This record gives sequence, C-alpha cells and structure tokens, in this order.
Amino acid sequence: MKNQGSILVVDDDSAIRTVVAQALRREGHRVTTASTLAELDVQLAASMPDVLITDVVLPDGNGLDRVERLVAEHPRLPVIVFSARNTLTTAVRATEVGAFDYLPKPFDLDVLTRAVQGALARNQGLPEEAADEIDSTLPLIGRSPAMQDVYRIIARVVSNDLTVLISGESGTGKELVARAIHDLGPRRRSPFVALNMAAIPRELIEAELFGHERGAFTGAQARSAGRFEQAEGGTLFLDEIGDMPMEAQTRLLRVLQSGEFTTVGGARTIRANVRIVAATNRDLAQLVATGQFREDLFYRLNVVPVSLPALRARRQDIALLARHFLDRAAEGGLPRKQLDSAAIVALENYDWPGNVRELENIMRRMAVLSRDERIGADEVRAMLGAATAADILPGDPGIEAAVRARLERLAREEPAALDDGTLYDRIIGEVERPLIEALLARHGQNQLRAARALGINRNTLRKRLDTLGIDPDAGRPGGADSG
Ligand SMILES: Nc1ncnc2c1ncn2[C@@H]1O[C@H](COP(=O)(O)OP(=O)(O)OP(=O)(O)O)[C@@H](O)[C@H]1O
Repeated sequence: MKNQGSILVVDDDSAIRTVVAQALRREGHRVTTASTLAELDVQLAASMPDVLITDVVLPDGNGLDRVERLVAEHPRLPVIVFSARNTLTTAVRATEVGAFDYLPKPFDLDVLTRAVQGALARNQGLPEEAADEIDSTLPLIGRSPAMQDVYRIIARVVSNDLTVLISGESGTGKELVARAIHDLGPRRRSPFVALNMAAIPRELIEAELFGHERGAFTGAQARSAGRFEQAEGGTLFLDEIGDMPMEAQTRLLRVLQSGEFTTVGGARTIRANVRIVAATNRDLAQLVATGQFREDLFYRLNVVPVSLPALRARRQDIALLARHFLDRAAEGGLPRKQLDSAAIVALENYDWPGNVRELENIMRRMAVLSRDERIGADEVRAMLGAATAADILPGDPGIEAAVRARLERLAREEPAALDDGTLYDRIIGEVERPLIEALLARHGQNQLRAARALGINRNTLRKRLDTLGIDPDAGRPGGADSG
C-alpha cells in the first residue's frame, strides 16, 4: 500500500511548483508550497510536513544551508533536494548536509514520486509515538485545511508591512496570529505592543494610543508615551477594534494616512514606524453598515483580511490541540495525562463556544483534577458539563462579548432558561459573585473597604453576600476555609 503524507515544495519557479504539486496530489499527498526561504520558515513554524522538497538557489538564500540546519534540528524530516546546478559539488553537498535524496533538474516526475514514497516509508518504520509527536515550539497548532489557509496568508505578510485585520470568534487565536506575524518578520527584535479597546475606558483610549502631555486632562500629572511610541519599530496590535470610539477612529485613520501622530494635549508631531495588526470578534462590515465604524478606516485596516475559523469548524485539530495542552501542562510540572480514543471523540463532538481558549482551560483542569493517567470519555463529558463562562472568556473580555457568549451557550444547552424568568438573576449573579469575591480578596476581606471600592453601601454588600451565599471570611487567614 502506498503511503500518503504532507509534502512541502519550495521552488521560486511557479511552473515547477505547480507541476510537482499536481503530480504529488494525484498520488493522494497533501501539498503546500513556498517560493522563498522566508516563506519556508513561516510554513515550518506553522506545521512540520512529512517530507520537504526544496530547490537550492532561492531568491533569499541557499537552500542547502537551510537544509543543513533543518536536518540538525529535525533529524526525522526527510528532505529531497532538486537543483538545476547539476554539479558534482551540489550533489555531494546535498548528501553532506543530510538530504534524504538529491534529484538533478530536469527530473522525471515518476522518479520524484518514488523518492517521496521512499522518504515516507522511512518514517513509517519509526516508532508510532514519535511519528505523531507534536512540536510544542510551534507558534500555532493545527493542521486542518482551514488553518493551512491561515498559514498561507501569514506567510504572505510577514516580510512586508501590510496592515492585517484578523477576525474570528473569541478564543480562536487572533492574538496568537498577530504575535506570529510579528515574531516571524523583520520587526521581531522590536516590541510587540497590544491594546484591547474593550478593556479600557473609552475616554482614555486616545491618550493610551497616542500618549499625552502633562496636564492634558485631569489626572495627567506627567507626560506619558502612548502605545504608538512604545511600539516604535515593532508591531501594534489593536484588539477588539470594533469597540474603538469614533473620535479615536478618526485619529487612527489620520495616522494611517500620514504616518504621523500628535500626542493628546500637545503640539508635538511624532513619526510612527509601526506595523498595525487589528483584530475583531464583531462583524466590522456590519458596524460600518450601521454607522458605528468608519468605512474609510475599515478599508485602511482590511488590507489583508485573515479569518480565523471557529474550533467547531475544524474538528480535526481538536485532538492535536488537546494533546498539546496536556503536554504543556506536564512540562509545567502537572502530572502527565493521556486521552483515550473515546475521550477524544467526546472532545471532538463538543461545540467549543469558547474555541481554543476553552479547550486549553478544560485540558489544564483535566491535568489537575483527573485521577487516572488515562482520561476517559465519561470524565471528559463531566468536565464539559461543568464548564463555566470563565472557561470561555478571555482575561479581560469585553463584558458585552462575555454576556453574548453566555447567552449563546444557554440557548444551546438550556434553552428553557431563556424564558423561565430567571435570566436576569442568573447572568447578573454570575458577574456579581466573582466581582464581589475579587474585591473582598483585594481588600483583605475588609467589607467596608470592598464596599467603598465597589461604590455600594456596606449594608447592601452584606445583603448581597447573604443572598449569594458568599462567606466573607472564606479567604481570610484563619477564616472559615482555612481551618
Ligand atoms: N492554534 C493554536 N495553537 C495553540 N494555542 C492556541 C491556538 N489558538 C489559540 N490558542 C490559545 O488559546 C488562547 C486564546 O487565544 P487568543 O488569545 O489568541 O484568542 P483571541 O481570538 O485573541 O481571543 P479574544 O478575542 O477573546 O481576545 C491562548 O491561550 C492561545 O495561546
């Protein structure tokens, strides 16, 4: 029986890429291509192919030098080198650097497909576990076609400064993609600075972005550099851009047009040398249609759109991600756990409203709580049943997004709850409890100070503690919980 696998073909000649890719696809292989070493790096960072086929002379360097490093780092990766430089030295050097095979150009396609078969067969002979290993140093995990599309777009934008707009549900990895674009590109040695529009008060957004002069507004006691300045030479990641107030949008548009900005309350104009990557989990085109987002800014940001698929739209990545998170937990000192195949099916059948973030949280919890080394399907189902809003929500969510996600989940899992007259208490209770608990903890369980910080009367706080059944002494040393 023939082996089939994932093959990455690197050649700057598009005709060769096409012909080779077609021939390999006919054999049932999955093929991706790259035309430069830079693109090769991005593809490899995204996922390791089963076989790499590369030309020697590439626009940005020598393929053999790269092969040498690659084979040293990934001894299991078979590399087939082809070259029009059909000298003995090339052939010898190909062998020296550890290439699996060397084919002089022009080559017969049958010879190439046989070489690929040989390379795959060699790896088949290696132990199963190693063949399935996940490289946890990869910035993004996932081999689904939908993620391959994402990797291809990342590959196209890393070496230039085009503005990228990443859209996708909460927890799909938008920030991770933004970081990958930064880390793999020429700005990697300069800062990556993120600002989440939903996480800071609207009236402070402009000062946060552009900085302010002393006395620019009440409370501005000293000059402060904004994120644009902090990101100088690097990348500025504007998260939840759909929540940016209109005035700030106008100002941002001007920066994108002129490459300059003015600090708040100051006449100083500063040149901005930053790459902008924006993200949204709202439908920005819809916000444009309803007049909440500037159309001209939308087009300026949406130069290269990247749409991240929801996890339920790429279920074939779930097992890989789940194992990756268990591995990471084990590297972090938690007990090493494995999923049995029924557990994986249970994970794959779940809809993941909180996407990869939710999966990550669930797997971490499994690593802590599961008693056996092998996790079974029942345990997975119990854990998914007990999943809470906190699994789904990011560290500093837009409250609005959080509530929407919670409602969506209720609609799916407990539709009756949407009509049974408990909705207000339920949702508010979910927000109120962690809020009160967090403030009590912050103020050493001192109710008076917590109430002041919350801006409510101490008696009101007491009543809420009673109603919610919160033990105010639970977190105090020597309190109810510590005995
Ligand atoms: N493809 C992936 N491989 C590995 N980890 C991932 C992947 N996608 C997401 N994650 C992890 O899931 C979590 C959520 O990802 P991230 O914060 O990038 O999502 P997001 O789309 O920006 O979310 P939000 O819109 O809620 O801010 C992070 O811990 C991230 O490391």
